[in-house]
Amino acid sequence: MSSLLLAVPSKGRLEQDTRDAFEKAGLKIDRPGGARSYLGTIEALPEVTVRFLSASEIARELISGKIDLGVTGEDLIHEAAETGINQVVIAKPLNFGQADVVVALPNSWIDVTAMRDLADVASDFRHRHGQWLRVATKYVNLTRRYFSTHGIAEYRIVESLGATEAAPASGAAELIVDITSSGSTLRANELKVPEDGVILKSEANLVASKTANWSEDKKAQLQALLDHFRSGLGDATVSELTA
Ligand SMILES: Nc1ncnc2c1ncn2[C@@H]1O[C@H](COP(=O)(O)OP(=O)(O)OP(=O)(O)O)[C@@H](O)[C@H]1O
Ligand SMILES: O=P(O)(O)OC[C@H]1O[C@H](OP(=O)(O)OP(=O)(O)O)[C@H](O)[C@@H]1O
Repeated sequence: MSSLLLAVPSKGRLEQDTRDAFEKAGLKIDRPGGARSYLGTIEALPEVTVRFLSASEIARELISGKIDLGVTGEDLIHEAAETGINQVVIAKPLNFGQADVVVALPNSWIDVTAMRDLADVASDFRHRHGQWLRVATKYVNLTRRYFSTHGIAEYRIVESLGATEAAPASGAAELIVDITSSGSTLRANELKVPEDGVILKSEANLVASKTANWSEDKKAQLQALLDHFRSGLGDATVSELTA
Protein backbone atom coordinates (compact mmCIF):
# COMPACT_ATOMS: atom_id res chain seq x y z
CA MET A 1 0.00 0.00 0.00
CA SER A 2 1.38 3.45 -0.86
CA SER A 3 1.45 5.98 1.92
CA LEU A 4 0.08 9.54 1.75
CA LEU A 5 2.97 11.93 2.39
CA LEU A 6 1.89 14.90 4.50
CA ALA A 7 4.39 17.69 5.27
CA VAL A 8 3.95 20.02 8.23
CA PRO A 9 6.17 22.97 9.29
CA SER A 10 9.12 21.85 11.38
CA LYS A 11 9.82 25.29 12.85
CA GLY A 12 8.90 28.93 12.64
CA ARG A 13 5.58 30.69 13.00
CA LEU A 14 3.36 28.01 11.55
CA GLU A 15 4.65 25.01 13.50
CA GLN A 16 2.67 25.14 16.74
CA ASP A 17 -0.54 26.40 15.13
CA THR A 18 -0.41 23.50 12.65
CA ARG A 19 -0.09 20.95 15.46
CA ASP A 20 -2.97 22.63 17.30
CA ALA A 21 -5.22 22.65 14.20
CA PHE A 22 -4.56 18.96 13.54
CA GLU A 23 -5.08 18.07 17.18
CA LYS A 24 -8.40 19.95 17.16
CA ALA A 25 -9.43 17.83 14.17
CA GLY A 26 -8.58 14.67 16.17
CA LEU A 27 -5.25 14.17 14.39
CA LYS A 28 -2.50 14.46 16.99
CA ILE A 29 0.91 14.50 15.30
CA ASP A 30 3.57 12.47 17.13
CA ARG A 31 7.32 12.36 16.64
CA PRO A 32 8.25 8.81 17.68
CA GLY A 33 11.92 9.39 16.87
CA GLY A 34 12.14 12.39 19.24
CA ALA A 35 12.05 16.17 18.75
CA ARG A 36 14.93 16.17 16.27
CA SER A 37 13.44 13.51 14.02
CA TYR A 38 12.00 14.64 10.69
CA LEU A 39 9.39 11.89 10.48
CA GLY A 40 6.09 11.81 12.33
CA THR A 41 2.95 9.73 12.71
CA ILE A 42 -0.75 10.30 13.31
CA GLU A 43 -2.32 7.58 15.43
CA ALA A 44 -5.78 8.07 13.91
CA LEU A 45 -4.34 7.69 10.36
CA PRO A 46 -1.62 5.03 10.67
CA GLU A 47 -0.98 4.77 6.89
CA VAL A 48 -0.11 8.45 6.55
CA THR A 49 3.59 9.44 6.67
CA VAL A 50 4.28 12.84 8.22
CA ARG A 51 7.40 14.78 7.27
CA PHE A 52 8.62 17.92 9.05
CA LEU A 53 9.96 20.53 6.63
CA SER A 54 10.32 24.32 6.61
CA ALA A 55 7.22 26.17 5.34
CA SER A 56 9.03 27.40 2.22
CA GLU A 57 10.30 23.91 1.41
CA ILE A 58 6.76 22.54 1.76
CA ALA A 59 5.57 25.03 -0.88
CA ARG A 60 8.34 23.97 -3.29
CA GLU A 61 7.79 20.25 -2.77
CA LEU A 62 4.02 20.51 -3.26
CA ILE A 63 4.64 22.17 -6.61
CA SER A 64 7.17 19.57 -7.72
CA GLY A 65 4.91 16.73 -6.46
CA LYS A 66 7.46 15.26 -4.02
CA ILE A 67 4.83 15.45 -1.27
CA ASP A 68 1.09 14.88 -1.60
CA LEU A 69 -0.32 17.23 0.99
CA GLY A 70 1.14 19.99 3.12
CA VAL A 71 0.50 22.90 5.44
CA THR A 72 2.07 26.18 4.39
CA GLY A 73 1.38 29.88 3.79
CA GLU A 74 -0.32 30.99 0.56
CA ASP A 75 2.42 33.61 0.15
CA LEU A 76 5.03 30.85 -0.09
CA ILE A 77 2.96 28.88 -2.60
CA HIS A 78 2.54 31.90 -4.86
CA GLU A 79 6.24 32.75 -4.57
CA ALA A 80 7.37 29.20 -5.34
CA ALA A 81 4.96 28.76 -8.28
CA GLU A 82 6.75 30.50 -11.11
CA THR A 83 3.97 29.94 -13.62
CA GLY A 84 0.90 30.41 -11.43
CA ILE A 85 -0.53 28.02 -8.87
CA ASN A 86 -2.06 25.40 -11.17
CA GLN A 87 0.13 22.59 -9.79
CA VAL A 88 -1.63 22.71 -6.39
CA VAL A 89 -5.11 22.97 -4.91
CA ILE A 90 -5.65 25.12 -1.86
CA ALA A 91 -7.83 22.63 0.02
CA LYS A 92 -8.67 24.35 3.28
CA PRO A 93 -7.80 27.64 4.97
CA LEU A 94 -6.72 26.84 8.52
CA ASN A 95 -7.53 30.19 10.20
CA PHE A 96 -4.02 31.06 11.34
CA GLY A 97 -0.88 32.59 9.84
CA GLN A 98 -2.78 35.56 8.40
CA ALA A 99 -0.45 38.19 6.95
CA ASP A 100 -0.16 40.46 3.90
CA VAL A 101 2.70 40.66 1.41
CA VAL A 102 3.08 44.40 0.78
CA VAL A 103 5.15 47.01 -1.00
CA ALA A 104 6.54 49.46 1.59
CA LEU A 105 8.52 52.66 1.16
CA PRO A 106 9.77 55.49 3.38
CA ASN A 107 7.11 57.72 5.01
CA SER A 108 9.18 60.64 3.76
CA TRP A 109 8.18 59.91 0.12
CA ILE A 110 5.06 62.06 0.52
CA ASP A 111 4.39 62.23 -3.21
CA VAL A 112 4.06 58.47 -3.50
CA THR A 113 0.63 57.29 -2.38
CA ALA A 114 -0.12 54.67 -5.06
CA MET A 115 1.73 52.23 -7.32
CA ARG A 116 1.31 54.54 -10.34
CA ASP A 117 3.37 57.21 -8.48
CA LEU A 118 6.08 54.62 -7.96
CA ALA A 119 6.40 54.09 -11.71
CA ASP A 120 7.17 57.84 -12.10
CA VAL A 121 9.62 57.80 -9.18
CA ALA A 122 11.47 54.77 -10.62
CA SER A 123 11.99 56.52 -13.90
CA ASP A 124 12.99 59.83 -12.25
CA PHE A 125 15.34 58.06 -9.87
CA ARG A 126 17.22 56.48 -12.73
CA HIS A 127 17.67 59.80 -14.52
CA ARG A 128 18.73 61.63 -11.37
CA HIS A 129 21.00 59.05 -9.76
CA GLY A 130 22.10 57.05 -12.79
CA GLN A 131 21.08 53.81 -11.08
CA TRP A 132 18.00 51.64 -10.75
CA LEU A 133 15.64 51.91 -7.81
CA ARG A 134 16.42 48.98 -5.50
CA VAL A 135 13.74 46.75 -3.94
CA ALA A 136 14.82 44.52 -1.03
CA THR A 137 12.79 41.31 -0.72
CA LYS A 138 12.74 37.55 -0.39
CA TYR A 139 9.59 37.51 -2.58
CA VAL A 140 11.44 37.85 -5.88
CA ASN A 141 8.77 36.28 -8.11
CA LEU A 142 5.81 38.01 -6.46
CA THR A 143 7.61 41.34 -6.75
CA ARG A 144 8.44 40.88 -10.44
CA ARG A 145 4.87 39.93 -11.29
CA TYR A 146 3.29 42.75 -9.28
CA PHE A 147 5.65 45.46 -10.53
CA SER A 148 5.13 44.31 -14.10
CA THR A 149 1.32 44.48 -13.65
CA HIS A 150 1.77 48.11 -12.58
CA GLY A 151 4.05 48.94 -15.50
CA ILE A 152 7.14 49.40 -13.32
CA ALA A 153 10.25 48.15 -15.09
CA GLU A 154 13.04 50.48 -13.95
CA TYR A 155 14.10 48.81 -10.71
CA ARG A 156 16.33 46.03 -9.51
CA ILE A 157 15.83 43.44 -6.79
CA VAL A 158 18.21 43.11 -3.86
CA GLU A 159 17.61 39.70 -2.38
CA SER A 160 17.07 39.87 1.36
CA LEU A 161 17.03 36.94 3.75
CA GLY A 162 16.05 38.73 6.96
CA ALA A 163 15.41 42.14 8.59
CA THR A 164 14.18 43.39 5.21
CA GLU A 165 12.50 46.43 6.80
CA ALA A 166 15.96 47.77 7.75
CA ALA A 167 17.08 48.01 4.11
CA PRO A 168 15.84 51.57 3.32
CA ALA A 169 17.40 53.07 6.49
CA SER A 170 20.68 51.21 6.02
CA GLY A 171 20.92 52.27 2.39
CA ALA A 172 20.77 48.71 1.03
CA ALA A 173 17.60 49.51 -1.00
CA GLU A 174 15.08 52.32 -1.53
CA LEU A 175 11.96 50.24 -0.84
CA ILE A 176 10.90 46.73 0.17
CA VAL A 177 8.38 43.96 -0.44
CA ASP A 178 7.77 41.96 2.73
CA ILE A 179 5.18 40.24 4.87
CA THR A 180 3.37 42.08 7.64
CA SER A 181 0.68 41.21 10.14
CA SER A 182 0.40 43.79 12.96
CA GLY A 183 2.25 46.46 10.95
CA SER A 184 4.46 47.34 13.92
CA THR A 185 7.76 46.48 12.17
CA LEU A 186 6.84 48.74 9.24
CA ARG A 187 5.88 51.57 11.63
CA ALA A 188 9.07 51.17 13.67
CA ASN A 189 11.09 51.53 10.47
CA GLU A 190 9.07 54.54 9.24
CA LEU A 191 7.74 52.72 6.20
CA LYS A 192 4.28 53.01 4.60
CA VAL A 193 2.23 50.91 2.20
CA PRO A 194 0.83 52.65 -0.92
CA GLU A 195 -3.00 52.47 -1.19
CA ASP A 196 -2.79 49.63 -3.75
CA GLY A 197 0.42 48.17 -2.31
CA VAL A 198 -1.04 44.93 -0.87
CA ILE A 199 0.23 42.23 -3.24
CA LEU A 200 -1.36 39.25 -1.53
CA LYS A 201 -3.42 38.38 1.54
CA SER A 202 -2.06 35.15 2.95
CA GLU A 203 -3.18 32.51 5.42
CA ALA A 204 -1.95 29.04 6.37
CA ASN A 205 -3.66 26.39 4.25
CA LEU A 206 -3.94 22.67 3.78
CA VAL A 207 -2.64 22.32 0.22
CA ALA A 208 -2.81 19.29 -2.11
CA SER A 209 -0.31 18.66 -4.90
CA LYS A 210 -1.74 18.07 -8.37
CA THR A 211 1.62 16.88 -9.67
CA ALA A 212 1.94 14.10 -7.05
CA ASN A 213 1.24 10.49 -7.97
CA TRP A 214 -2.29 9.89 -6.62
CA SER A 215 -2.83 6.14 -6.20
CA GLU A 216 -6.23 4.87 -5.03
CA ASP A 217 -4.63 4.06 -1.64
CA LYS A 218 -3.46 7.62 -1.20
CA LYS A 219 -6.82 9.03 -2.26
CA ALA A 220 -8.53 6.90 0.41
CA GLN A 221 -6.10 8.24 3.04
CA LEU A 222 -6.74 11.80 1.86
CA GLN A 223 -10.48 11.18 2.17
CA ALA A 224 -10.02 9.94 5.74
CA LEU A 225 -7.93 12.99 6.60
CA LEU A 226 -10.42 15.40 5.04
CA ASP A 227 -13.24 13.73 6.96
CA HIS A 228 -11.52 14.81 10.18
CA PHE A 229 -11.46 18.40 8.93
CA ARG A 230 -14.95 18.18 7.45
CA SER A 231 -16.53 21.03 9.38
CA GLY A 232 -15.70 24.12 7.33
CA LEU A 233 -14.24 22.17 4.42
CA GLY A 234 -16.99 23.30 2.09
CA ASP A 235 -17.69 21.06 -0.87
CA ALA A 236 -14.14 20.05 -1.83
CA THR A 237 -13.97 16.37 -2.73
CA VAL A 238 -11.00 14.09 -3.17
CA SER A 239 -11.49 14.00 -6.94
CA GLU A 240 -11.41 17.82 -7.11
CA LEU A 241 -8.22 17.93 -5.08
CA THR A 242 -6.37 15.26 -7.01
CA ALA A 243 -7.68 15.64 -10.57
N1 LIG B 1 3.96 38.38 10.82
C1 LIG B 1 4.39 37.42 10.03
N2 LIG B 1 5.63 37.49 9.56
C2 LIG B 1 6.11 36.51 8.78
N3 LIG B 1 5.42 35.42 8.41
C3 LIG B 1 4.18 35.31 8.83
C4 LIG B 1 3.61 36.29 9.66
N4 LIG B 1 2.37 35.91 9.91
C5 LIG B 1 2.17 34.75 9.28
N5 LIG B 1 3.26 34.38 8.58
C6 LIG B 1 3.36 33.16 7.75
O1 LIG B 1 4.45 32.36 8.20
C7 LIG B 1 5.34 32.10 7.13
C8 LIG B 1 6.76 32.10 7.63
O2 LIG B 1 6.96 30.94 8.33
P1 LIG B 1 8.43 30.51 8.75
O3 LIG B 1 9.02 31.55 9.63
O4 LIG B 1 8.35 29.11 9.25
O5 LIG B 1 9.16 30.65 7.32
P2 LIG B 1 10.04 29.72 6.43
O6 LIG B 1 9.97 30.32 5.07
O7 LIG B 1 9.77 28.27 6.62
O8 LIG B 1 11.43 29.98 7.03
P3 LIG B 1 12.79 29.72 6.34
O9 LIG B 1 13.00 31.00 5.57
O10 LIG B 1 13.69 29.52 7.51
O11 LIG B 1 12.63 28.51 5.46
C9 LIG B 1 5.11 33.24 6.14
O12 LIG B 1 5.52 32.90 4.85
C10 LIG B 1 3.62 33.46 6.27
O13 LIG B 1 2.92 32.52 5.49
O1 LIG C 1 3.78 43.27 10.93
P1 LIG C 1 4.52 42.64 12.08
O2 LIG C 1 3.59 42.04 13.10
O3 LIG C 1 5.49 43.58 12.71
O4 LIG C 1 5.33 41.36 11.53
C1 LIG C 1 6.20 41.46 10.43
C2 LIG C 1 7.54 40.92 10.73
O5 LIG C 1 7.48 39.57 11.15
C3 LIG C 1 8.32 38.77 10.30
O6 LIG C 1 9.57 38.66 10.80
P2 LIG C 1 9.97 37.57 11.89
O7 LIG C 1 9.75 38.13 13.25
O8 LIG C 1 9.27 36.28 11.62
O9 LIG C 1 11.50 37.43 11.62
P3 LIG C 1 12.23 37.21 10.22
O10 LIG C 1 12.23 38.56 9.52
O11 LIG C 1 13.60 36.77 10.62
O12 LIG C 1 11.45 36.16 9.46
C4 LIG C 1 8.35 39.54 8.98
O13 LIG C 1 9.50 39.22 8.20
C5 LIG C 1 8.34 40.97 9.44
O14 LIG C 1 9.65 41.41 9.71
